[in-house]
Amino acid sequence: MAIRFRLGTRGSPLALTQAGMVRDALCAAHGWREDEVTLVVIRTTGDRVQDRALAEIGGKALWTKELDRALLDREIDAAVHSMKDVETIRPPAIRIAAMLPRADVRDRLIGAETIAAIVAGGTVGTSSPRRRAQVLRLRPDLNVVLFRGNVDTRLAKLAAGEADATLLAAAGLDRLGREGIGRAIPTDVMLPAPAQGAVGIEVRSDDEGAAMVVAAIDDPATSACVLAERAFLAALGADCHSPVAALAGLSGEMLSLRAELIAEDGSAGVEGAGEGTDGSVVAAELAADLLARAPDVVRRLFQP
Ligand SMILES: NCc1[nH]cc(CCC(=O)O)c1CC(=O)O
Repeated sequence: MAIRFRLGTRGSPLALTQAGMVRDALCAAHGWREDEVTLVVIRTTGDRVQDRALAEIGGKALWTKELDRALLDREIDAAVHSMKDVETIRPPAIRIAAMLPRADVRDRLIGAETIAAIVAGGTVGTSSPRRRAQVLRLRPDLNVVLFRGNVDTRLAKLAAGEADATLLAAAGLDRLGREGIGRAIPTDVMLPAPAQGAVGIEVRSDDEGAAMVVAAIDDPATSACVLAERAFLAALGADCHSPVAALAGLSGEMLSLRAELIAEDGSAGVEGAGEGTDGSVVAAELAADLLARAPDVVRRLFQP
């Protein structure tokens, strides 16, 4: 039996599930047997450090640095990522070559029916600056406490009473077989993180063969939307630790983008929307529009 393709992945249950989805899609597209694609598990800084807010660890690329190295050292042919966790600016030697069809983009609330229904003065556990800012914007009376770890760890913390409620991406819960958990929050109440719900595959920029292999499983609409959301982050000089929400949609040729910037304490925010046929132009224009209208406490978070 020959190995045709080596896929690098993190070792969390969600990462392994997503890498398995990519393997299945590759096998279906190319008529390969399952054992012809091998999953290579790579431990990242983000997996090792569980006790601090990720923003505090310092340095970037918490989820990608070790996978990038394995890719550049030719230990793997492609790396599978939750696009939400991939740095805004990628090294020139690596490129995003495909994305699977996007899953449910929404966040789910666990522990209460709605954000409005969380007990007065209650506690919400999250490690996401965006979720923290959005929750405090809607409910300044709530306390937000740090919740880290994988999906199961966070659900265990909630069950242990460390918070009244928590927020998790529907995509992750669904992929882990937890479809029944929590209530989806409509995107007009809480806009998701840029790239939420999308699984991406990266290859070395000089590896045309690998790029062609994975291009066969690309969902062009997902790629167009997620690349526009990432262009919006780039135009702000922002990353996955920034209190930024953005969601693109595609209708024929027309790409629409909605976005929100929020002060980290939820005391202020600015939102807006734009549309056009070139996602990177839509993203740059919306970023400029929001920065121009943002209150000072919000604008100073960004250095475009
Ligand atoms: N930052 C962690 C992370 N990265 C991707 C997902 C879920 C899957 C996805 O959004 O594609 C999660 C967990 C969560 O936010 O609940």
